[in-house]
Amino acid sequence: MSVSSDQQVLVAAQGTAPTTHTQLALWVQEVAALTQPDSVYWVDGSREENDRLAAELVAGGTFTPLNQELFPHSFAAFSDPKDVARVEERTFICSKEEKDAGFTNNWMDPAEMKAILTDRFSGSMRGRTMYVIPFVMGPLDAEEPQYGVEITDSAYVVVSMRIMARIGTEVLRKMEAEHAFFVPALHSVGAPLEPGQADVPWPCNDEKWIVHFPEERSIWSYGSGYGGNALLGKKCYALRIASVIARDEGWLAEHMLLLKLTSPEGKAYNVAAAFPSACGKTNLALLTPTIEGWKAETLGDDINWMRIGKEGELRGVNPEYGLFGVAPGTGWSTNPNAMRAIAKGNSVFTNVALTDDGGVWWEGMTDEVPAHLTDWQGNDWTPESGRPAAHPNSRFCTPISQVDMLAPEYYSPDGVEIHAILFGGRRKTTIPLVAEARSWTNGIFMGATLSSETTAAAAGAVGVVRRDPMAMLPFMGYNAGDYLNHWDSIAAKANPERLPKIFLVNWFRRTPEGGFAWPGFGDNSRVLKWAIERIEGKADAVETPIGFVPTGDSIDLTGLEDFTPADVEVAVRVDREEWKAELASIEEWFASFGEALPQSLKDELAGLEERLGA
Ligand SMILES: Nc1nc2c(ncn2[C@@H]2O[C@H](COP(=O)(O)OP(=O)(O)OP(=O)(O)O)[C@@H](O)[C@H]2O)c(=O)[nH]1
Ligand SMILES: O=C([O-])CC(=O)C(=O)O
Ligand SMILES: [Mn+2]
Repeated sequence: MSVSSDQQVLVAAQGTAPTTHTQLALWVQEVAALTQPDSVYWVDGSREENDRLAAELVAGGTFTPLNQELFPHSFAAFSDPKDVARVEERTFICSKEEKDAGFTNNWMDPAEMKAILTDRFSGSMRGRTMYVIPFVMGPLDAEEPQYGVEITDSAYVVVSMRIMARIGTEVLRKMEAEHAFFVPALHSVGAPLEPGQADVPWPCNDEKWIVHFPEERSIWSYGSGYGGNALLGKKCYALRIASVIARDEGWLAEHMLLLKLTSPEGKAYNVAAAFPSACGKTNLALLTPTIEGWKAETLGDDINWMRIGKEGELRGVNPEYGLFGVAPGTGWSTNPNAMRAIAKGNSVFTNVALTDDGGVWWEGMTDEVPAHLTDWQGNDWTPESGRPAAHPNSRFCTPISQVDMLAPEYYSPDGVEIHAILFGGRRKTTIPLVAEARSWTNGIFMGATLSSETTAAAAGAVGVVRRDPMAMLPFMGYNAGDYLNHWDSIAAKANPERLPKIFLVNWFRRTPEGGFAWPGFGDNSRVLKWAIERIEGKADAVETPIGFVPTGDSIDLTGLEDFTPADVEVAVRVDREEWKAELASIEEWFASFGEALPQSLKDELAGLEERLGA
């Protein structure tokens, strides 16, 4: 885009553009003209600025300061009860052609959508400050830093973005020096204030739009202030838009944690794992192994950008800077590493409960349940209340640097080589604790047919089984058939010797008695040990129609009381009748792709059918 010097002077005269990045200056000016904020503020990312915004949020009632001794520099926020999770039915991929969004995404013609959004954003920031947040996903010293700029009218978003991404002046200066492309990410809570009108603690709009323009690589988000709807670097950019960039450039943007494991012999393995929202990524990423001699280090807990390296190896980088973790179930017994990171402070908690001494609490944080709390909606709460004190999708937002077990390679712009990929979901039945894929392509089949019961991380019914390919169903920025073809094409670019081994896992299987078939959490290290020993060619396995599962005694149960090899066999059982029902559901799922389904996956399905004798 070229710009006349007159325009530049105009931009500078209005004081809205302390930047030499022409496109950015023009975009900011254009958005300010559309949304009509009271003022425009460029976020520098400093601690001082953060403290000032936090103080304003306290004064406005959005933030409740926590007891500094328990949670230094930390705050609790409580959202509008109608704005508590991602809204998938309001999320759109507005590619030029409908077929490029595919059957798994909502679509609207981009021009039509722009007209609607232009109307909604018109005057939407009246009475508010418009914040301009330069950010980069991944290290700033990456070969090609992936820049973005979020414009938002929410100070809560600014404070949260500072935790979740690298933001501020340093990013802006580098972006300017490189005349770099950035993803414009526009956000408004959609609650303009008339002169004299008092604000509410959590402004939002009942009408929500989470919209992506993949060809333009831009994002427009309206009406919600919560999580992935509003912190646009996360799901909107690092998954939906990045998946499109990745398709075009030959890499992968995936919904995966990244974990480094070191064996007692000192050999390091990096494991990437794709689980749907609220299905255990953050917990596995912060794992405390319960087996002697194994060390775990965190690389990432939600998003993994993978490229083929110089030697044909698959390498992964976590583009994020913080954790946005599900609070309930995160506790001193299940996830002490997360608890220690949180206890260092500098965190924002949303929709958790407050303790009487100014701390936070949620279901599962401690074994002992407090006698009295203030619940997430501000009501008195006691254990007899008969309702959860924290919202099921309440979250902690904490800098990843506070994780004691953070791997040094987290900071490496080249990332790490991936040695194993896990695909996992939340299934009460059918899916074994772990199964090793027969081959890379069979592993892609496991990913493509991944299924899970829905959770509170998205608005809508909870507990419904749905197919969630590679845990990306709500995050693919393009046609799902093209997405599977893209996965199918990766092997051709890689050194076949260096391709990771793929495993299907399920921590959530139930026994016929109804309890969890596997203790989970830190004990998942036992499953990871088996997977690594399979890579090393050491552990035993039984071949089943769906892949190789552990023999009862090939999983290390040392120190695990009351759990026997017979229990392992229950957890890994592949039941033919259950799998015949599963097969029917997979066939139905694959049929929805029509001709777009890669031949390799059709062949995999036929192979499974044959092995099941179906
Ligand atoms: N039974 C059992 N529950 C688990 C296990 N791992 C995690 N959970 C529970 O699953 C819920 C979600 O776990 P997280 O680790 O936060 O899930 P996530 O995949 O990071 O979720 P998002 O951040 O929404 O993407 C929490 O309530 C956990 O306590 C496990 O191994 N076994
Ligand atoms: O995006 C969010 O709001 C939270 C999250 O990590 C998910 O839902 O997977
Ligand atoms: Mn998580």
